Amino acid sequence: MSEVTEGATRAGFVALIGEPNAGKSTLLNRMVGAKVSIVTHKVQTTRTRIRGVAMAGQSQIVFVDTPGIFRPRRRLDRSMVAAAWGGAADADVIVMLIEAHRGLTEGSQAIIDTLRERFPQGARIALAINKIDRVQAEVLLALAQKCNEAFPFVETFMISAEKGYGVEKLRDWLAAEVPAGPWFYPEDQLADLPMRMIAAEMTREKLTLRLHEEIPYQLTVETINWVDQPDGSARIDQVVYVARDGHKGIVLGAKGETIKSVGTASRAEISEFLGRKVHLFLEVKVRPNWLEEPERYSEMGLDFKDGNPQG
Ligand SMILES: Nc1nc2c(ncn2[C@@H]2O[C@H](COP(=O)(O)OP(=O)(O)OP(=O)(O)O)[C@@H](O)[C@H]2O)c(=O)[nH]1
Repeated sequence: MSEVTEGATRAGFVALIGEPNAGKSTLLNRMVGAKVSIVTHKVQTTRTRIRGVAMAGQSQIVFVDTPGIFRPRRRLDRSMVAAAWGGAADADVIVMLIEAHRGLTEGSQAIIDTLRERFPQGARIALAINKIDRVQAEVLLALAQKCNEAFPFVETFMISAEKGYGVEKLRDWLAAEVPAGPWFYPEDQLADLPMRMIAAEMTREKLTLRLHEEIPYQLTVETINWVDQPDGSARIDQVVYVARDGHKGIVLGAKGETIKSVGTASRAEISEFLGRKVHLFLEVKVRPNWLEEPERYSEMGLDFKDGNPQG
């Protein structure tokens, strides 16, 4: 299947999709484990699109957010759906969850219809029938067959995210399925990753508040350095990336006042979150084509072409 020699690393993005309540968060938490889970209340209410990172052998599996894929009934819902599908379109592997006891519902069928539209060549999409603890085995087999008639899933897993049944098998499959390549996050940063991202998200939030959407979608913040000091404080260096030269001036503000007040507000919030003193250093850099760069995946936010999904 691959030309990779033993011991080579793999890394890729995985999107968990499914109706609300299908068990996506439960599954994510089980695969990622508390240590590198970044599912916090704070982050969930923002645009952060990375939900967590799981290590399995030599593979790094980065879970991207799909905040509830469902049929847009109201106009307001459309941006949420777009965001969800954006995550899915950029993923290397998609896992669709359905609930064993509910079967192939109208909602799941609608997701399958969209999958067929968006991924006509049947990309790497697997099916995970979740909550198998709630049904009899015969029901499961019939359901698996029905789903596979509806869509050519590359693989079908029977799992219970809550009890842990089948989860390891799914994770190992994902680990083998993500492309060969270097990890997106160095292993020694993995434990810190949630905090690095939360801190970056806090700064991005302050920027958004102060800039009043003057620079929509094209701004990311990355924590590039985090050093715990002997006195218990933390030194945090962040870079604010903007897409155009003209944006740099806006972010800096007259005499650097905007970035200064952003830094002050963000430092206070990070410090409160951590419960210790923080020294925050912000730098603004122009990176014209970051939206198109593959390396953008390693950034916070994971925006897709002005927020529109591709695929
Ligand atoms: N019996 C059973 N319940 C489960 C299982 N997995 C998840 N649940 C329950 O299903 C409910 C929904 O799970 P979530 O993980 O929040 O579902 P979700 O897909 O993330 O939901 P949204 O965030 O609304 O999209 C919770 O009450 C879970 O405890 C399972 O394997 N078996």
